[in-house]
Amino acid sequence: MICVGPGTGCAVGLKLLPASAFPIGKSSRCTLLNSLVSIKLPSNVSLCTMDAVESAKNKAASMAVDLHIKDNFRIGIGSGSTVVYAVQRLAERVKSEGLKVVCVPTSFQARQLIIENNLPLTDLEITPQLDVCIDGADEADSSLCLIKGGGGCLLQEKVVASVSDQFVVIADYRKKSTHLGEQWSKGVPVEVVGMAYRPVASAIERLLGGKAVLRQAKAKAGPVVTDNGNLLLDWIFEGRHDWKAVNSTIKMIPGVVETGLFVNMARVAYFGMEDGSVSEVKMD
Ligand SMILES: O=C[C@H](O)[C@H](O)[C@H](O)COP(=O)(O)O
Repeated sequence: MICVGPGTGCAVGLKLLPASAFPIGKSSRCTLLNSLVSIKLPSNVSLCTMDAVESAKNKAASMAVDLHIKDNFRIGIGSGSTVVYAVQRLAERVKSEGLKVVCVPTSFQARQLIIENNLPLTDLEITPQLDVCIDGADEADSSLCLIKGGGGCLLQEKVVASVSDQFVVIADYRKKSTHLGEQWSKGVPVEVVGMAYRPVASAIERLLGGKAVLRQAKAKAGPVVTDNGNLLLDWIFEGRHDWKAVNSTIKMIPGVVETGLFVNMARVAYFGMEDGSVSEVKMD
């Protein structure tokens, strides 16, 4: 997959089309692709492949696991596509170094990842306090205030992060912002009980402006249902906000279970960058 974009790499100039859109042979398609990618781009436009994004995720995740996981650690395992690389690296270290660890999942997906990688699975009933939690983010601002829940997993993620001595964020360069909303345009996820979604949406819009939209499923008719049996609103906001205050305001609305705003929780983040480096951001 190829995308062309201004700096951070969202598709703006090329529309992605299936191979069937080009009724020519595979080698001719490759020639066409090569001629497309050899077009000289203006200096403010970069060409990236999804491989670059995946490599950035992998580097950030591996560095976090190498720097923050020690023998006998109790580990919270976050959710999403970046965490996959962290779990793979953790499994490698467990095998090669004989580390003894236990893992608490933050979602159905995380639980499966732990099991598939033969890591010891536990839960907060057995292990209520953790040494570290490693998780992805949809966007992080310069003070490591996060938007999470783009994949619908915010509630268990916040609980697990809250009982961890260290909360370590891993992400690729597209998630690193100065202010929330710079790169992430899908809003702040809010988990709500089903019967309350309309009054909660109205209250958010009245109190904070913007638009709160019920998240619809892609491969199922109707809304996304979370791992906890709830629904999700995405609050599309405008402008800058005091995120601590916004989080409190939304949480006070009856029917809200949790928000995807993680304020003052992460102390360190690793961002895999476009140039292959990893940027470490630490809060004092
Ligand atoms: O609901 C999903 C979680 O909050 C993820 O951690 C977040 O969406 C980041 O996921 P990814 O690593 O796939 O960008």
